[in-house]
Amino acid sequence: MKVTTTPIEGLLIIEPQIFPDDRGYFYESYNQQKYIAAGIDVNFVQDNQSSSSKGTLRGLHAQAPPFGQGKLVRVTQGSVIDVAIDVRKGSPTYGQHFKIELSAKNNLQFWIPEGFLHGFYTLEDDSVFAYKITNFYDKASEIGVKIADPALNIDWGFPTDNVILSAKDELLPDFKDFISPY
Ligand SMILES: Cc1cn([C@H]2C[C@H](O)[C@@H](COP(=O)(O)OP(=O)(O)O[C@H]3O[C@H](C)C(=O)[C@H](O)[C@H]3O)O2)c(=O)[nH]c1=O
Repeated sequence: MKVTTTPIEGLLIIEPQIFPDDRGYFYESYNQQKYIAAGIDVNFVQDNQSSSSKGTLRGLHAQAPPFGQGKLVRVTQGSVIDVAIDVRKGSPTYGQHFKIELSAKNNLQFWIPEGFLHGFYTLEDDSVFAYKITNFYDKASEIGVKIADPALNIDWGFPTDNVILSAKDELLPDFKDFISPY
């Protein structure tokens, strides 16, 4: 497997080793020993999965400490543009983001440590998003920011005025009003 750093410290891109054969393919989607060696030395306690139609925006979300979550995310069907925003107080890249296309075709995984807001936009119908997290869901600890906030300078590559958003995400604050707990 190949692990690549990003311009934002802590964010990692993992490209698993694929074993194709005349039946199809095989790859290890997680291996504790290999991921610890790659610097992802965490204890995953929960796996999540969501499916979304094309043009859906989920996020930008996080959980406040002590329920902060590291996330190892991937797409098992379809494709998404995935975004992580650094909200670690004192970080030289505070407020900056990194975006990456994750798809069932590229098999890429994206490691997002605690201290980041996370969200994604789906490029195809029935895009399935599967991820491992390092802390249990705690509804009371949920925090977030309006994913299409222009102040985040995220070039989504599409107009953000006609996307599918949950009622909860519609009500998220702008980034200027966000106070990071990290
Ligand atoms: C996250 C979560 C949700 N739920 C329940 C709560 C709601 O009844 C329902 C949908 O939850 P929500 O609308 O928060 O789902 P997403 O908008 O996909 O939220 C996720 O979206 C972004 C991309 C993230 O990074 C987070 O993992 C997470 O916040 O599932 C659970 O039961 N357990 C959970 O861990």
